[in-house]
Amino acid sequence: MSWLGDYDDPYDEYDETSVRERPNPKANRPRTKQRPEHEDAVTGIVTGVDRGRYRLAVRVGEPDEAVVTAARARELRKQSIVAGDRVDVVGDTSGETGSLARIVRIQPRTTVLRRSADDADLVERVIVANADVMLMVVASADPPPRAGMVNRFLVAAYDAGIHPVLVMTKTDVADPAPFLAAFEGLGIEVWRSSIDDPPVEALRERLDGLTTVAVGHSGVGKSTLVNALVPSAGRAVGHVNAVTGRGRHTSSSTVSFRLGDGWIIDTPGVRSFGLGHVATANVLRGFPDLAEVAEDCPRGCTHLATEEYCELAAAAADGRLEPRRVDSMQRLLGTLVAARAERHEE
Ligand SMILES: Nc1nc2c(ncn2[C@@H]2O[C@H](COP(=O)(O)OP(=O)(O)OP(=O)(O)O)[C@@H](O)[C@H]2O)c(=O)[nH]1
Ligand SMILES: [Zn+2]
Repeated sequence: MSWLGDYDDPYDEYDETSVRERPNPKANRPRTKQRPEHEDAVTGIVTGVDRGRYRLAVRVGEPDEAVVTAARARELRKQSIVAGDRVDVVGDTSGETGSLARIVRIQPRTTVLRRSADDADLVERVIVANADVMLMVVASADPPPRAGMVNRFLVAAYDAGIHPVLVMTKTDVADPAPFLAAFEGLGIEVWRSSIDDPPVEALRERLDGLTTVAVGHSGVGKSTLVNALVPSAGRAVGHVNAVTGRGRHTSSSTVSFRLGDGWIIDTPGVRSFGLGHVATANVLRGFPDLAEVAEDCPRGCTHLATEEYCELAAAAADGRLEPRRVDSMQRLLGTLVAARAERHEE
């Protein structure tokens, strides 16, 4: 039996015969409604995507755990399937060389990390599904840290409902404290890492059982860190090319690795992280104390320092909120407002 045929064909042998016995009178009615559930399906976790083929881990934690290659069923062709997705898969899930399974369902996602290519881009792409933690990897120097970048990661994380964790690398090169001052009020979880002493054991423990997505600008030491956490990952460590200024062997795809009882999903070094799709309220959701106070703001308040009256600013002034917390929030929201302004100029 060959599994290498057209796996987008919904009428292959995995369809129950009842579908064919009663042909659909309305040709344009979605077939999925009439098709019986694939009761023999197993759950797979998408660990990588490559030109229409998906790499899945199936029967995770069981003795017959396997890595399988799969295509998606035709009815799923308009949906994106990304690293971290839980999917139902049928067919040959042995994982043997040359075998091809078929994804028939995408399970509901707990979180969705989206990214528009830039702020003007209305087309948002899902890059990772079901992440619990966003590991923002930022170099203390070389390349110099940029607050705007971290604010963007934070906005994307809060928007997605993913817990952000900041790792400052290269602390052997520079002290990250001055940079971190801008975020102090937000109470963000910060880790420090140096070339000789990355906090490998502590981070493994912290992230155990969770799905973590690692993000960071190219060259910050993200691959170095992922390799330290997952020695078998073999992520290429970049050497900056003197001519192009780009890393030669830098990672170019999104791949998940097992990390204890959880997963770490490494994304390619990003230069931009468009926020064209994000709403202010989604960011505030990450800060319940601030969100509650902001409920009394005038309608449409941006909560920026430029507002004539903002309840957050008032609360900072009369001691209900910590001034540096409101300050940091204004900076965070400033990033978003600037991103949206760019988008509307287009
Ligand atoms: N001094 C110092 N150098 C580091 C540290 N971490 C990583 N590096 C170096 O920084 C360079 C870039 O590291 P990578 O791990 O390739 O960076 P990356 O973020 O994965 O970059 P891309 O692969 O382009 O995404 C390498 O030469 C590393 O050896 C650190 O904590 N201290
Ligand atoms: Zn306000």
